[in-house]
Amino acid sequence: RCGPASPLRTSPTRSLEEPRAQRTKRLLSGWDAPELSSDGDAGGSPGVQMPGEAPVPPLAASRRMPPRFAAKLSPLGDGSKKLPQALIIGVKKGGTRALLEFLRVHPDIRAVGAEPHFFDRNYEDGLEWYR
Ligand SMILES: Nc1ncnc2c1ncn2[C@@H]1O[C@H](COP(=O)(O)OS(=O)(=O)O)[C@@H](OP(=O)(O)O)[C@H]1O
Repeated sequence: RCGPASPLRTSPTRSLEEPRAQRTKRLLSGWDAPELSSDGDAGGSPGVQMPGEAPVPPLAASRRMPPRFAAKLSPLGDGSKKLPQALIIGVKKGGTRALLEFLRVHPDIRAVGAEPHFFDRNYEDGLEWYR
């Protein structure tokens, strides 16, 4: 169920030392939500840049985003074309939504809001669709 995951943007040392609320605030600071056009494509927004890191290219320059993901932009750099770092796979009524919600509480985890259905509905469109 996890969508295009973002790279973790915390240094291991800093993550361990920082209080959770402070770390969340730092991760979210400076994020400007991209403006979306009517077809769900993000355009013209500046990329996200954390201190000491290379700038993330604007979304429009990096890809055309499937509409279902367009409103689920992460403050941690969805402009990158990273594939997910984890997938939740399960049968219907297996409790996968509960697992996703538990994981989503963690400030370093970003996940898509809707089930991407890549493997059963969109597989033919390839990894470019997934990203
Ligand atoms: N920890 C735990 N223990 C027991 N049952 C649990 C647990 N977590 C989730 N649930 C129940 O799992 C049902 C939802 O599963 P899914 O999220 O996989 O549903 S779905 O198929 O994606 O719609 C849903 O069941 P129903 O309420 O009968 O629909 C949840 O109540």
